[in-house]
Amino acid sequence: MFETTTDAVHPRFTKKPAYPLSGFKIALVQLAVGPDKSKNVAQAVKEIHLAKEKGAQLVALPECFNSPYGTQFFKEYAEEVPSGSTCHALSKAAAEAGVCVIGGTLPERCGEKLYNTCTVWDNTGKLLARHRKMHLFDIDIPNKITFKESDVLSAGDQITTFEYQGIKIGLGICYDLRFPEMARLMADQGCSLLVYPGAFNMTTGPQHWELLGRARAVDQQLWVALAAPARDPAAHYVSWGHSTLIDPWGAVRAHLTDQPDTLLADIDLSTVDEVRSQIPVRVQRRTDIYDTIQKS
Ligand SMILES: NC(=O)CCC(=O)C(=O)O
Repeated sequence: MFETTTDAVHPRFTKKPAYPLSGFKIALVQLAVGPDKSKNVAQAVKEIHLAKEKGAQLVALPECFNSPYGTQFFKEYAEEVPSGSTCHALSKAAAEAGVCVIGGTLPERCGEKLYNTCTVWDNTGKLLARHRKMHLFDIDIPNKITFKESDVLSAGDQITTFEYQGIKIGLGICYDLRFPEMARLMADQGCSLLVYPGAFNMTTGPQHWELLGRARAVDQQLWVALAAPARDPAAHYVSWGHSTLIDPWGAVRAHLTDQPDTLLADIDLSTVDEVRSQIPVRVQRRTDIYDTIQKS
């Protein structure tokens, strides 16, 4: 991977690290989600504390962690952000545990509209970011799965990145993972990690979940974390599970199966600069011929 050199110290290793933290421990909580909202939230709070006890500095929950995933459930489970009870519990858990929480997603009510929304809380319980799913999950695979989030949800219209302890992190929600332009724009904003709470299903999950995560990691040369709910074969929508952490080489560093569990792993931020300097595609783009631009 490195060119051989006779120098005692390769010039690359003399560079100052680009981040205040050279690394940190992430936890991806693969929750078992059921119809009892308060039980779902209480379980999430418990797992946030456990993850912190095991050394996590950043804890991510899955898509739709307080409600079953399905268009028939969103209205009933929806809450305002940040005044709703789920946000209150996440903020309190983040502050009490002293850890940054990427709060999966919850159905958000805003006036007449509903969104699929991710909230992020810093280690004092302050709301750091809110991402509304930009690409709604509308697909139709005959005899396999038909789903139409747009029947009840509105799409967000903002690319969302935030900074925590000097580390720039980008957010996407599940189906957002299929859109490389969005990941590219987040990488352009300086992200070294993209976190996608998601709930792929038993048709697309085995084929595309890891593949898309690895594709985004290799394309943008950054870390990608995918946090899913555990599988419940009796649920109306069956989650594929398999929460996964992928490094900037596109290698799967850790993954879960379909059972309730927490993935704990170290993220080494120096790998981002290392891969980007070794395979410098970011500066080799033919922007005289093509480009990816953010319109609003
Ligand atoms: N909740 C989702 O957006 C599911 C996305 C999915 O399963 C896919 O294949 O894409």
